[in-house]
Amino acid sequence: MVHIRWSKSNMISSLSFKERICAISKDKKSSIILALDPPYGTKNIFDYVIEKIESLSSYSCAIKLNFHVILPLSGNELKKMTKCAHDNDLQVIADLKLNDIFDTNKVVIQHLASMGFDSTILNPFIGKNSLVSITRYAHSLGFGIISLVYMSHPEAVEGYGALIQSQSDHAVETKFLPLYRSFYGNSIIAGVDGVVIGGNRLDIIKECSSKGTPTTNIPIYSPGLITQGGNVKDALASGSNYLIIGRAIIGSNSPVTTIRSIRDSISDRNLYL
Ligand SMILES: O=C(O)c1cc(=O)[nH]c(=O)n1[C@@H]1O[C@H](COP(=O)(O)O)[C@@H](O)[C@H]1O
Repeated sequence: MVHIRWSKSNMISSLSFKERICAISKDKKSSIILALDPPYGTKNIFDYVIEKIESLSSYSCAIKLNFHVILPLSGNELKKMTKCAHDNDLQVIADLKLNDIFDTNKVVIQHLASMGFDSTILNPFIGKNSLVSITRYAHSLGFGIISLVYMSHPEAVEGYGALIQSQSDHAVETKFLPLYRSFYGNSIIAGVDGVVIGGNRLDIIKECSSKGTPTTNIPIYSPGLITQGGNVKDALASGSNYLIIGRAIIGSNSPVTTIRSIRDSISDRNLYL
């Protein structure tokens, strides 16, 4: 089978990040995003990541690089790494959970884009107008924004599940809504490229995936699978579109066998269109 090449050099520049990752995912028949998180103390992180990209790229549509990689490596090494990912038909997501004022977020995105990253995860805690502005700015560079709507760890309920007073409620009676619902609503308004919802939060995935209409529907990116207890098939059945998986694959005895068997076990599922 001939794969479409998605390297930056021949990428159709008019495609957004959302369209690029969707096209790659359909082409490779995989919605797996590899979280390449080498444990602290890993020798030669650059070679480690390059080896994982080259051996696992056929079964994944993107890689996600976290502080595990971004902190210890130089800009030049990161540039070579994103080039290697693009040469292997992978999009590259920076997992910085960005959460700052517009001007600071803008500089971070400029640096990430110049190093070849395709998108970043960002915290919608910055507020609706800031989310709208930073998404518009990122899109002007062909860069994607993935908004963190509900995390996968057990204490996420304390923040993302906390009740806040409804901003738009003019009724006499005070109404409250959970923070994640406001985050999701603001993410739709901003037109982000995706939202992160823990793959072990099936009720929240179902709620958000059913809210979208064909024009507003935002792909759901789900971490928290296998190692953190989430079930891949249940997450997909509930409405997740992309599966962020790290340790269950890269920490296994045979990462290639593991990723292939996960990919094959879900190959009958519809990918996000
Ligand atoms: O934003 C994320 O990617 C993220 C959000 C979240 O709610 N939970 C979560 O685990 N993550 C990240 O997703 C990856 C999950 O890795 P594994 O638990 O090894 O599959 C890690 O890089 C986490 O930092």
